[in-house]
Amino acid sequence: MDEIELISREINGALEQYFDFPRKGVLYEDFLPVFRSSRLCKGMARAFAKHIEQRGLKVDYVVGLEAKGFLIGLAIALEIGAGFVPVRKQGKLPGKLASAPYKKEYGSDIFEIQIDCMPKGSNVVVVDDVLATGGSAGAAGKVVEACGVNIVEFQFVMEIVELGGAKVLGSPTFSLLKR
Ligand SMILES: O=P(O)(O)OC[C@H]1O[C@H](OP(=O)(O)OP(=O)(O)O)[C@H](O)[C@@H]1O
Ligand SMILES: Nc1ncnc2[nH]cnc12
Repeated sequence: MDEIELISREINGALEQYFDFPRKGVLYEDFLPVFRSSRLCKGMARAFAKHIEQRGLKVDYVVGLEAKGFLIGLAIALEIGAGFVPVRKQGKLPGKLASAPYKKEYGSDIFEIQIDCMPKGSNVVVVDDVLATGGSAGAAGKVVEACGVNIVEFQFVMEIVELGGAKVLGSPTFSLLKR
């Protein structure tokens, strides 16, 4: 078993499931136990770095989605020596912004980014904990592209395959785990 598969299995074992949270009918995957383990966090960042190396991706910036995507994205950015850029929920960022509304598995919101935060033509990966319907990542993709940069890949710790998110995204996707 390779390093990526090994850490994926360990992360899978650490996630905790909650039925009917935050809405009836949702099986919620709680990632917080992963963040409580420095070994799992380091292993997770190394697994993404290894994947990036294996695919030969050149990455100038890691874009992380609020909130858990900040934690995962910054860990990856530190591991690969790239910068980190946040996509935030509406009303948190100052300056000139790009915005996009979205619906996710259990709610809706608006994502924003500081539009001049990366040099045009930069290569970025967009990172989050979960890909479910793809609503969140799709909106993040729109605001990131409004910055004039290239999304080389969307990257997730877990993909909930039956919700079809990978089909709505316009760039390749990679997930450490599939449910
Ligand atoms: O593919 P989708 O259906 O759009 O769902 C995926 C999104 O749902 C969660 O967002 P949430 O706002 O709950 O995350 P947070 O707790 O990290 O803020 C998760 O972190 C993803 O961003
Ligand atoms: N089922 C789920 N568990 C955790 N995060 C999610 N984001 C969207 N759907 C989710």
